[in-house]
Amino acid sequence: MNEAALLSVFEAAHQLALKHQRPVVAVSSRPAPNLDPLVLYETHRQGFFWCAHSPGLALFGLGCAWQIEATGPQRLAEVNRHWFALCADAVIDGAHPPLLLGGMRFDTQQPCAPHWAPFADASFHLAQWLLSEDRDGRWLRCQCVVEPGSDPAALARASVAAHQQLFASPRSLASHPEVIERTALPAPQWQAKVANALQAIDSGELSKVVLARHIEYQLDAALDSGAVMRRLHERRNSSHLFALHRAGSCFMGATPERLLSCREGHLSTHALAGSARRAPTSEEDQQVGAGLLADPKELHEHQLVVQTILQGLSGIVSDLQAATRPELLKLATVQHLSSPISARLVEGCSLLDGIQALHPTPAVGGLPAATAMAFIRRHEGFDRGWYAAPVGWLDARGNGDFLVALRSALMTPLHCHLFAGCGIVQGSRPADEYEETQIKLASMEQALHLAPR
Ligand SMILES: C=C(O[C@H]1C=CC=C(C(=O)O)[C@@H]1O)C(=O)O
Repeated sequence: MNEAALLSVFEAAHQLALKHQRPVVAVSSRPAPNLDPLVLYETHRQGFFWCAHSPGLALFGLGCAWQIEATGPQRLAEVNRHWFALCADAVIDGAHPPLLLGGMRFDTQQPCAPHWAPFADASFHLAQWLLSEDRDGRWLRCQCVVEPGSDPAALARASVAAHQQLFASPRSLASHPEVIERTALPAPQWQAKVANALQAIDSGELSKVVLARHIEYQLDAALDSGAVMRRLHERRNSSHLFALHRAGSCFMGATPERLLSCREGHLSTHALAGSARRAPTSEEDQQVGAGLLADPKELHEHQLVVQTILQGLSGIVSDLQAATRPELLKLATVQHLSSPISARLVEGCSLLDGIQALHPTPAVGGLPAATAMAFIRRHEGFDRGWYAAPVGWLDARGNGDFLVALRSALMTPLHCHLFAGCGIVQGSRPADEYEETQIKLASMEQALHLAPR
């Protein structure tokens, strides 16, 4: 990237910042055919990595040019306001608008566990350097926020210096970490929680609740998040990959669930609930899949999610359409029922309004939503943090994509936390639900290479 070209973009933004007396975003993009988002993430093990399909997009963001954090249940509305105010006078050199990356806590009312402390209620970054790869090729964006008191020349110099960092060689990490201790609620105790949920369902208090498990590994050295992501990428099947770093910790996952994506006002999502294992032979696997498609308990659990997504979106969209029957979504260790849903955003509404309307869907919370959230807070016994919450990106044109952060792990320097849950409805059996969490945990455990000593 050329310092003089950046300087002219930053100077134009500075003029606007002075005129309006507020910060202005500047972005400049160039083709970068020789850079690969996954290779850069493996090298740096920092920032933000993203690899989603349909539509296919990979991102790697390094450095933070601007941070938007917000707390409380209205955090998304605050992020939305802040972002679009920042982008109102954006100076865009090239075809690519500024793009914000981040995520949020599952539940702002749950007290925050110390290991989740670096992950705010909602936390989004404008990466200083952002590499994207999609059907239009690979593009590198330099993103910057210019304030009335900024020195555009100093900002251009700092951006060029940070650009050199992109090409730094990988830091070596200690060899493979050993597990010192694995802590998890024993199966009978977790199954007792499921039995408790079933009682609440029988009494009519709830019709569905998603209960999750938390497994904590204490390690003798840090995990290499780049190598873990490489392994997730090799076996990603129908999963979308993400990794976000905050203060020495990394939250990463390979999730099958998209919460909502928006392209030029067109929204797409799917209801995802109802699960079965993958079988070793294709014949047996087809039988398991056919059984899942015909299982009344799984179909009921799934249908509750379809109906709730349709209701949630109805106030902010037109042309709302859902598949009439679910299809199978096959992952490495598990297969799910999935029903595609599409709609158009109405004028004046944004993608984050859609996220606010949908989160938490009954695929991760339950029904009625508030009762299920209260049940989870009271009975689950750990802080979900960003697990099962939306993570994603949003650009200055209102396009964006958010996933539900399932099949995920939080890596702190000497600990690793894994999460997996399942929907409990009438007819659920505690032992089967436990088994389901085991197969959901398996892909992340395999990628982490965590084996007890
Ligand atoms: C809550 C999780 O999965 C959800 C998504 C798909 C299928 C689910 C199920 O069948 O129970 C869950 O609702 C998880 O993976 O931690």
